[in-house]
Amino acid sequence: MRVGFVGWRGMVGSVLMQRMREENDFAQISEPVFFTTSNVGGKGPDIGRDVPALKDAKNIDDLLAMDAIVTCQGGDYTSEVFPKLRAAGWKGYWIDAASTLRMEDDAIIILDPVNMNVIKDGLANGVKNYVGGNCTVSLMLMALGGLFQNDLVEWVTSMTYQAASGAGAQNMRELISGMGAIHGQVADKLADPASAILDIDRKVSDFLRSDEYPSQNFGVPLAGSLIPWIDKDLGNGQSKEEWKGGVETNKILGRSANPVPVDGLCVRVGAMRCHSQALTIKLKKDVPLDEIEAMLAAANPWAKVVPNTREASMRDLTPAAVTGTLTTPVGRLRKLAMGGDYLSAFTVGDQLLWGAAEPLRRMLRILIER
Ligand SMILES: NC(=O)C1=CN([C@@H]2O[C@H](COP(=O)(O)OP(=O)(O)OC[C@H]3O[C@@H](n4cnc5c(N)ncnc54)[C@H](OP(=O)(O)O)[C@@H]3O)[C@@H](O)[C@H]2O)C=CC1
Ligand SMILES: N[C@@H](CC(=O)OP(=O)(O)O)C(=O)O
Repeated sequence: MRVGFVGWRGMVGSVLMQRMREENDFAQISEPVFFTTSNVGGKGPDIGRDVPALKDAKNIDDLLAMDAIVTCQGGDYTSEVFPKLRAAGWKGYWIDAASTLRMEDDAIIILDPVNMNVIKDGLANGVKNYVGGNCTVSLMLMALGGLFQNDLVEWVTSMTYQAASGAGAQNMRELISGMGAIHGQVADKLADPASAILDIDRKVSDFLRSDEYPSQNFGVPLAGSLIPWIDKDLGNGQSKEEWKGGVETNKILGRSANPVPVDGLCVRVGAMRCHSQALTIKLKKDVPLDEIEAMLAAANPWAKVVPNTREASMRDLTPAAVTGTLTTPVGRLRKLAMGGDYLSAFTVGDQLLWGAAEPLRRMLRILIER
């Protein structure tokens, strides 16, 4: 199989390459071909064997020769190149991290531990476009898969705590720069145990509101603060990230005709690459908590149930604990005061792994092993 890779050196692409090396995926690909938008003729990534020089990611003739193309290059690239490629008669498989094609009728949103049936139906019906889901949606479904599998969900509301990485590499750098700059403002006072905390706080607050705070990418401070809006303003009070929660969840589950309402507020916080979500779930019936825990744990190998204790939650249910891993722990499970059919949950997941690169890697593997 001749597989073209576009966007492999970006942040999502690098995580994809790392995971493919870890899982020895390249051994299954007879002809991997690497593309670039900036360095034609340059050297491809280290995949443990020689690869041809980098080809031009905008050259339709070169792309036409691929059986499958995996792209992490972003939505602008997809919008520019994909229609031209299809117009030129290309019949290969397009596997994409960008949101551009997600809601198209001829595209499937891939999250195989949750919707392998939808993917298999798509392959059987000749669907050629497979797109990774929004990170927040994919991570929620990895954690709550057991409830959806058992058709227990009447509605879900999610309050998110999304990491800087979702906005891109520059935003991650800006978060750390902000942290460092804040510290720099008060380092001398911190070193003095006798200094007054309200003086420290005042200096930090003044700095957060000043033009010196580094906020070119986010527009406002993230370190020492938060941002209660992610992605575009849809003009109806909802952000695009919040809209995706509903439409993508139902598309992934193959139930857009009979949707489960999913809605909430999406908030950016100062985590590096793990999105967290506090969920309120209205169940269709009052199911005992131990049965719910068993369903969640059985849904897939990555949904680890964390006991609802202070110690376990603080140890296992944080971005610091989860970052860089494939587990999507789910905890803080309890019935709420509203009644036995109201469940709370909290989940954390690495948005560059299950939220971006991993579903693409696994889709390629599904294609290769067909
Ligand atoms: N960030 C995220 O959380 C998620 C992103 N996505 C999708 O993936 C797309 C790519 O995102 P992301 O990986 O964050 O984007 P990046 O900006 O990290 O990479 C995109 C491209 O930028 C080019 N580039 C320019 N300068 C550099 C540099 N210094 N280092 C690396 N690459 C560079 C590379 O193209 P070239 O080699 O051709 O020059 C690269 O493929 C997004 O647009 C989005 O559609 C999807 C889910 C989550
Ligand atoms: N919007 C997400 C990241 C992302 O890339 O989402 P999407 O793949 O839906 O554009 C975030 O900011 O956390």
